[in-house]
Amino acid sequence: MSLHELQLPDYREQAPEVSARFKRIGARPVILHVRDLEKAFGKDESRHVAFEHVSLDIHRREFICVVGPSGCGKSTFARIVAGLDEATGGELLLDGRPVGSPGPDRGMVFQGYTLFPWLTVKRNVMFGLEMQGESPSIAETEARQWLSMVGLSKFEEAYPHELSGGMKQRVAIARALANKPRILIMDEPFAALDAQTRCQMQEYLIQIWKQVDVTILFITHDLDEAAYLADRILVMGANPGRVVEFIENAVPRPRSAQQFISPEFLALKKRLEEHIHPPTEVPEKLRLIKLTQAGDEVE
Ligand SMILES: Nc1ncnc2c1ncn2[C@@H]1O[C@H](COP(=O)(O)OP(=O)(O)OP(=O)(O)O)[C@@H](O)[C@H]1O
Repeated sequence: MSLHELQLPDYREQAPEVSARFKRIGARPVILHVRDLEKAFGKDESRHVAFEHVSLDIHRREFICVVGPSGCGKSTFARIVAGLDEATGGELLLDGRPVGSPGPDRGMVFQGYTLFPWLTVKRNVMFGLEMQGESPSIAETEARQWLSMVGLSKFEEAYPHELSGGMKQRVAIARALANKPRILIMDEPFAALDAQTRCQMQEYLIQIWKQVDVTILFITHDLDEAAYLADRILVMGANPGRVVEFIENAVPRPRSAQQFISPEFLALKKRLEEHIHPPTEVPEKLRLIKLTQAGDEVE
């Protein structure tokens, strides 16, 4: 039986502790304010709208996942928040101020490993702190604290090529957080990892997020990942890119892999599937297309 056929509760139904949590989140200050944001590439006939009319508010210490079909503008949106690209319309405020070029108030972790290969793990984490003018001794102490938080104290003096993919991403997270950003932007950070490492990384990220006052904007293709991690899930549609729904995740915290078969989880997953992979109409019986004239009768 497919998810679409299962009888499940309404994905918006929330247990009292879940709605109480959303009330608390909603009462926190807005960190990222997005109004009618638009991004178009090219000009005149070659103008192509990546997304338009994107409006949302993200509250302090919220964990937001963004999902949507390929080409709906998820990465472009992340790049604009990071300051790597500019919107062509609308308003984008971080802590009430217009977002400019990349700064320490925004941490970034991407799918591709972006560590400096010639620096040790510790020096990679110290790098941003030293760039901000921190003394080497303070930068070193702080880098050690962050590496301890991501469980990599033993690898301080290792070089990136000596680490597994998951370890590299943990260093990237430590490096991004060391700058004490207001928002951590993660664009498919675990997409290149094998399934088991990916699950471990999701668990690590939740543990880190519990201990750090940071808001997370996390782009993913993986609906299970979004349902496991997010407070709210921003669902985008394509052609042109736009917001189709901003869903409050009713799966209670703390979360565990056992919840992957809970009614709340499946109801949310079904809703996400309906948006992203709507059931296609397939004729009941397809005519067999013969690719050979051999004449052998097949079912
Ligand atoms: N530098 C660019 N120049 C022109 N068009 C671009 C550029 N970057 C992105 N686009 C277009 O903008 C749209 C959104 O792209 P984007 O990569 O943000 O989508 P996405 O949702 O992240 O896709 P995917 O899930 O495949 O990574 C696409 O149509 C893409 O072709």
